[in-house]
Amino acid sequence: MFARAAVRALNSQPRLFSTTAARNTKVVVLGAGGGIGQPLSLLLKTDPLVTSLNLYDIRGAPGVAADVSHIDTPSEVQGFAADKLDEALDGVEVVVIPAGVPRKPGMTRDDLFNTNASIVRDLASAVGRVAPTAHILVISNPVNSTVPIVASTLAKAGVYNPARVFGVTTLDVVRAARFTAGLAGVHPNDTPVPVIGGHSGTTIVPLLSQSAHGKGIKGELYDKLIYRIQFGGDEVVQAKDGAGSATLSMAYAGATFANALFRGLNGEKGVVTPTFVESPLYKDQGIDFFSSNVELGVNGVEKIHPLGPLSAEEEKLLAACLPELKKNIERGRAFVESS
Ligand SMILES: NC(=O)C1=CN([C@@H]2O[C@H](COP(=O)(O)OP(=O)(O)OC[C@H]3O[C@@H](n4cnc5c(N)ncnc54)[C@H](O)[C@@H]3O)[C@@H](O)[C@H]2O)C=CC1
Ligand SMILES: O=C([O-])CC(=O)C(=O)O
Repeated sequence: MFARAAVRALNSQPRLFSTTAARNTKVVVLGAGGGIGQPLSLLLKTDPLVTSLNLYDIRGAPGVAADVSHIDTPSEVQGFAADKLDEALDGVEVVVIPAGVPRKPGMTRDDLFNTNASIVRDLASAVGRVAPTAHILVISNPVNSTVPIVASTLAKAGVYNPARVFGVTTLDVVRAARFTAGLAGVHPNDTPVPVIGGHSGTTIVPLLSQSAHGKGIKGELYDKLIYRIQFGGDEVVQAKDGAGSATLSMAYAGATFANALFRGLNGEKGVVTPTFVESPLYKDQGIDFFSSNVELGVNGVEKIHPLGPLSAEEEKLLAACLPELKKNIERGRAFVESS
């Protein structure tokens, strides 16, 4: 069904579904009935590295599970109703969280905080209790705050391991490759662009200078491309006109990141992709979470790569990113502290 690319080297564009060997992975999707949850569950059902797929939502998951379970791949699918969260989490190794409300036109991701913070905190608390060693992939927005919420919630429960909590920023990487390829007239596979920082507006920092086809894009074209990558989410929110935000491209991005993690857990070497994790890169400025190229391995985060050389424009983008990111992280932390 999907092109299976060879093992990817550093800085190459991650693809659905690169794999080298079979492995048993038990996965749960929390929020599986939603706009992202449904197509993401479909894609995970077709991932050869997933053997068991649990689908949970406060509404609709058993129906989605019955539907997806008919797909003729080997994995076993089970649906769980609202009161069956602990059962859904039992024995899972990877937890993917797209639960929460999406934006409407005129809203920022930060405007989702009041609703999504408690949803994510409560789900993280259940993961900490039932599946404390699971890897957690956070999709729910605002990612810049929900990842610190998950980390602080697990820390409060005494089970936080920074190597196992990931904010999924892959959609920024997917957009950067797609938009750059369009401008350069080449295949997106040949235009990987590292995207660092966070996942909202100006906290999204694409490093076009590190992309073979991106580095030649200058002037007004450069400014427009950066804006489009940073505000790609708004483009979809406006086009959907009140019906939500990116779901299908996000499901693709979520499944792509999940597959990269499964491959790392499987012992594959050289699986490197940007993700928002606890990071030493800007800790000296009080910024504990940051997205950058991360090598994924048997323990989750294996190595956080240095950023590499930045252009003068990228230094400016980063300077605009850091204070906003710091504020978003602090908001997430403070929420758990006061809970
Ligand atoms: N990280 C990223 O790049 C992206 C993140 N998102 C975010 O993903 C989230 C979900 O978006 P959509 O799927 O479009 O929204 P949606 O409203 O279609 O689906 C959300 C689902 O979460 C469920 N849910 C709510 N509370 C829950 C709980 N306590 N436990 C389990 N399930 C619960 C709902 O019943 C619903 O089925 C939003 O916060 C959105 O902003 C969206 C696109 C990209
Ligand atoms: O824009 C939104 O609200 C959803 C999202 O995170 C994205 O599409 O990147």
